[in-house]
Amino acid sequence: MSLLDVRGLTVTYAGGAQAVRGVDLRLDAGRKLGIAGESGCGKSTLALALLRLLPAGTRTGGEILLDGEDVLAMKWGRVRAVRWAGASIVFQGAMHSLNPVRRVGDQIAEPILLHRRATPAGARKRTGELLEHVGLPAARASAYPHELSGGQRQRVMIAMALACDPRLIIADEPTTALDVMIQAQILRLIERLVADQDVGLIMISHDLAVLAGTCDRLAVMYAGRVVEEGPARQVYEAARHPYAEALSAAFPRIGDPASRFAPRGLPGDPPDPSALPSGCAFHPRCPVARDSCATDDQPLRAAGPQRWAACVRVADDEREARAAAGTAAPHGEPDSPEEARRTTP
Ligand SMILES: Nc1ncnc2c1ncn2[C@@H]1O[C@H](COP(=O)(O)OP(=O)(O)OP(=O)(O)O)[C@@H](O)[C@H]1O
Repeated sequence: MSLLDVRGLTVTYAGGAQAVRGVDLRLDAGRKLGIAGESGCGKSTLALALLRLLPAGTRTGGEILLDGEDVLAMKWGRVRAVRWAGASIVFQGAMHSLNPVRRVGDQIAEPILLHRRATPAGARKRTGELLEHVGLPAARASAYPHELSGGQRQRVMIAMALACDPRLIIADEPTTALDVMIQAQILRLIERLVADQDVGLIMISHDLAVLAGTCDRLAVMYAGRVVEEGPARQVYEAARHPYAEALSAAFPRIGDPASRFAPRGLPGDPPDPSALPSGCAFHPRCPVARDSCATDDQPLRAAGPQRWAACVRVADDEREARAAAGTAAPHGEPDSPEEARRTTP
């Protein structure tokens, strides 16, 4: 059983914005899944849905199985028990997430006490250990957030996320507000913690290069859907969906100095989720769109080993491969993530 198994997740905000539209994702313990996409593609909405943190009036559908238990079907008492202990979130911009008038040690101890994991004295001891674990002296527990640098505050947020030994950590743009050197340190810290503690990591970012350097797998979202998913390096270096390709070209390529000077932008913006275009939601911006893309949406299809993409070009390749090799799915791969789920124990 996977640590996290998201099946057909939909999220519609009270005003009608369809922020997440049928997302399937899987994650095993000790693995790192990156979720990429421009601002407004639904990444944060997906993260909030995983812990039922969406505003009242938001409608959700599908299943979010955390260790086999559907988060969307849980009673509130169970949801509260799962937050911090089953899964926790590290948000972007620690200054806004930490309480400015409370010492950081007290804030780290809070979930430990809330979940009755230790006595107040035990929670203080654990807080010191957690701070050291994330590379800060235990004595910093008595500091207020404004007395710490941005990188130190983000370390505090990570310590807090680890406080109740969660099985899953969701990091939403954890390094966006930090300078490049500190960003690299925090990313290495997160990687080490995931490896040491065998937790699953979902890291959300608009920066495909950061995700490719940190995660095992990468899912690219556009207009509330996953349009490509696969091994992180492959998606970053040889994307099959035109949107994933454009997103990848918008960032300097790791180890390729030439591309540092020639990142390419993608004109336009993601669509308003209350008024989505017909057919493939990317077609108005797609450089290779055809007439049929304005009317026909494409499901995720096998685009290589453990790889899926939702584009008519992949459908063409699939048709050709089927014609050449009989009726079996190309690459010997399951046709879709749902099929993979059915065939993988
Ligand atoms: N509370 C809300 N009510 C209505 N619409 C919302 C709400 N929160 C987000 N949205 C809309 O849902 C869509 C997805 O937003 P979301 O924040 O999930 O995207 P994102 O990819 O995480 O972007 P960012 O990186 O800017 O956070 C956007 O169009 C946004 O305007």
